[in-house]
Amino acid sequence: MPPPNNNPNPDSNSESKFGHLPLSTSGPLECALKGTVLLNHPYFNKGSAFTADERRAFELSGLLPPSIQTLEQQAQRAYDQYCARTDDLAKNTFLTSMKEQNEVLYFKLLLDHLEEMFSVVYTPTEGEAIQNYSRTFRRPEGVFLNIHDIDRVHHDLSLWGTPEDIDYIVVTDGEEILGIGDQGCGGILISIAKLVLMTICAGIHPNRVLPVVLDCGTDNETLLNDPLYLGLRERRVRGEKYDELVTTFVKSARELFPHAYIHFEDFGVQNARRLLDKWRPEIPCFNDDVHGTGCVTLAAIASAMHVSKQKLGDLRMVVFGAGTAGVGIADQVRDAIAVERGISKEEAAKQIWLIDKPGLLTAHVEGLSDAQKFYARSENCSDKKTDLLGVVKGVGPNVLVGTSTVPKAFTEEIIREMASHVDRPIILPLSNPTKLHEAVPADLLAWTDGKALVATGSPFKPVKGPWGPGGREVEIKVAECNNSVVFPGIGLGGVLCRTRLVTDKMLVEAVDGVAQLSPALKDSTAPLLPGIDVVREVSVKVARKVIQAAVEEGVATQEGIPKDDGELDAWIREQRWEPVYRPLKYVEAHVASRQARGELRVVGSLPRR
Ligand SMILES: NC(=O)C1=CN([C@@H]2O[C@H](COP(=O)(O)OP(=O)(O)OC[C@H]3O[C@@H](n4cnc5c(N)ncnc54)[C@H](O)[C@@H]3O)[C@@H](O)[C@H]2O)C=CC1
Ligand SMILES: CC(=O)C(=O)O
Ligand SMILES: [Mg+2]
Repeated sequence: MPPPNNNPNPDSNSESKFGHLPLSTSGPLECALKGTVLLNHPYFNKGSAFTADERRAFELSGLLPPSIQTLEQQAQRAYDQYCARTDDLAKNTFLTSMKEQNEVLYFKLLLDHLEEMFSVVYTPTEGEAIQNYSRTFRRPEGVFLNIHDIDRVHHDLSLWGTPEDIDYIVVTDGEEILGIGDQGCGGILISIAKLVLMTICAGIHPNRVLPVVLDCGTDNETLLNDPLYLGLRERRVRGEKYDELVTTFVKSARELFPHAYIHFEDFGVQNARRLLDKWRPEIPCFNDDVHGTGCVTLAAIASAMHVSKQKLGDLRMVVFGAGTAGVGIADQVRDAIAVERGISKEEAAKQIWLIDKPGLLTAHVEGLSDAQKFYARSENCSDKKTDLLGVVKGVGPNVLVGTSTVPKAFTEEIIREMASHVDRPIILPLSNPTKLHEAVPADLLAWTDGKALVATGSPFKPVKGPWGPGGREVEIKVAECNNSVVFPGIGLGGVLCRTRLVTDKMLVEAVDGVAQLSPALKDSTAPLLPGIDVVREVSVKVARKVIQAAVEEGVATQEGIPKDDGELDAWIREQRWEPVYRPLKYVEAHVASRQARGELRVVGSLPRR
């Protein structure tokens, strides 16, 4: 259990009506770097925006053209350069290099153009960047730990700061990245991307996070045969040694950074749930594909059922693709049904049908995980009935979720069959990236005469069709049902209250926070979930509800958390990091040990911080 947090941000001088804040982010920044070393440090660098005084104090005068510019002018220039790139991968690469040069400018640019750039720094373009990692690689970012150097894990992590320095860690083993499978060490980019979202969506300080990849080899033949592949060129190591690496990583991270919240991302189906179950009772950790996806999908279903005037208790849900995300969704929905109907989880699970490669999961299917067994149907179905069409015919579901990575699996026949049983079919093709969606919104709406209530894993453009009164053409905006709607707020809440654990109640409250902000609650034709335009407000609300639940459950260790909703919102907002240039104050390296470490990192070529 981490001790209560007293002074986690020694570089802060800010005053607040709330007294000392755990994540204060204003006031002068102490800096021990000068000259080209300073210009090459993405956290301190301001480029042409260094003031005249700073140019003198930090020996920059001869290193910069004389005109002093504002952050806004820099952002305009950067945006013009961004627009000059013709394809999304080139835009993604441009933004990556901007992040390596000047973090404030990078995040300012992203926040100024959030809706336009979200899909470039996240799914689907980030998936493409990950697939090309070893080909487009220029500079390393993040922590690379590998299965053959387990005895170095503690030391290599210790280079990244003092116990007070890190709030949030995203770790992957690269086995099941987005929907594009095993990407080996290129998985580091999903850890980085999720952390970028933590900053833009939730305001987590970009210099207080750690992206990590655990390189255990890869089973991806393309990578194994690629002479430029940067990771361990061998098949994945599994079993005891794999567990030893993960355990060493988690224990070292907790020992070195006792306040850090650990976010597991894109582990393979054999490990994701198993590791979560192992660590969740002990440390503040979260698996985004299980919890994040479960929470956002339940919020989408709740808002769709509001539109279709049904209750969660009426739900009959078929999940196609019973892997990490599919079972995570089933669990979240099952628990909510159990609470709403006052029944056991076993009873609630009877309203959910899981389908995987063998068809409907029944007690007769061999090799099911414990999590899948919970949903195994006892009936002995004939082969015919257990495929997706057969199950839809037999069950008449009102909710159909796709987490299978099988494109076009939701065929016209299946969707028309579903629509013949229910008035407003709720259809959520969630597989990423875009090309793996089980169906596209335009088809789903066309096949159901505009009746389907749809949300998708990656962003889609609005769909137009003759579904208004009297056949009038209407435009339907489709919500993005991606864990990115919810994990930033959950993480922000967990970090700010320095939670010891991430409890079920905290997740339930997070779902409620998102669902309450669904545009469809006020307008039945509006998207099922709040969009990217309001994501920062969603994160504040989710964080507030998560913190309140943590306090209620006795797992919050931060002192001085306001009780009143409004005060708590203000407390959360005040601690968000914003992309603004803070004045730099020079300090001798030996005087400021924290900055001395910053310098050491630069000298040692570590790219971040
Ligand atoms: N929208 C969102 O927020 C999220 C979307 N996802 C997406 O969901 C998909 C699955 O991700 P994970 O659950 O992490 O992967 P996973 O590998 O754990 O699960 C995929 C499951 O689909 C099953 N499957 C494959 N082919 C099938 C077929 N022909 N018929 C039935 N089942 C089949 C696999 O056996 C496996 O159990 C990915 O595309 C991922 O990008 C995952 C997490 C969040
Ligand atoms: C969104 C996400 O986490 C995934 O597709 O894996
Ligand atoms: Mg994921």
